[in-house]
Amino acid sequence: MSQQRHGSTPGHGAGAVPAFPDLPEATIARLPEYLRALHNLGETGADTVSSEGLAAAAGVNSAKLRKDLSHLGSYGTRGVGYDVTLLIEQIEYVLGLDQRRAVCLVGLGNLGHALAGYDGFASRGFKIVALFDADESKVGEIIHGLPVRHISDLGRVAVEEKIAIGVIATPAGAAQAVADVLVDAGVTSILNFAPCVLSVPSNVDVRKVDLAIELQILSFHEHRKASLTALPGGRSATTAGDQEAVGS
Ligand SMILES: NC(=O)c1ccc[n+]([C@@H]2O[C@H](COP(=O)([O-])OP(=O)(O)OC[C@H]3O[C@@H](n4cnc5c(N)ncnc54)[C@H](O)[C@@H]3O)[C@@H](O)[C@H]2O)c1
Repeated sequence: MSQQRHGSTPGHGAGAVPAFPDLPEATIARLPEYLRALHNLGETGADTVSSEGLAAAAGVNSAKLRKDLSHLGSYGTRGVGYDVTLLIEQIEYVLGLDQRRAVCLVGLGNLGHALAGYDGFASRGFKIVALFDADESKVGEIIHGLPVRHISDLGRVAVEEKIAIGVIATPAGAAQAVADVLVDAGVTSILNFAPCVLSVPSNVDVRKVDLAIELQILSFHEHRKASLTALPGGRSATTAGDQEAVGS
């Protein structure tokens, strides 16, 4: 996943909460991994976890994890580690997950249908509250309990439902127009699945998901491993090293 970065992290401007940490983008990207690992550990009944244990569960190295968590003011206790519940609370606070965010989905084709039915959003603090499409034949269709509405209703519904995040799953050719509608409706965070770059005002954050790009990056690593194996002495990369290189 990549980010089109505009403007500053919320909370950094004048009048911001002074305690809000200034986090590097790479750290922000790893926090959800730590959170997922912590939830899994919590489900096993663990009260504390060492930095090495959490790093292994999250698939990063422990020095990087300690540095990331130090940005949150979380250093763990020597010989004990990190308190699992406390660290979950800290990360959820920083990611703003202590409030449930309303999400709308635009484009109810193959991908949109799959996303609309994905239970994982709700369990991670996001509720899909509205579905939109431009195709009249889809309007009124019920998908996982929600009606598909016409895109022309987005402005009104965005205000009524307090939509915070818009997900675009339309063809690339329609994505900019959809982004404009979302922005006009006051939505300031967009997750874009369409393979194109969006032009948005500086106060709008855009994250782009493109599985083809991820596959191309993996292809690079396959290529690199093959060329290393072909070297005299047959050097090859480690599995852990590859995971980090791809994920960072
Ligand atoms: N990011 C990824 O990894 C990934 C993976 C698969 C597909 N995609 C992309 O996701 C998008 C959707 O793919 P799909 O296979 O679901 O396509 P699809 O053609 O099945 O569905 C697209 C939907 O968007 C709707 N639409 C078109 N213009 C619109 C507009 N202006 N406003 C609202 N709705 C509009 C169409 O009516 C249709 O229902 C494409 O851009 C595709 O390239 C991305």
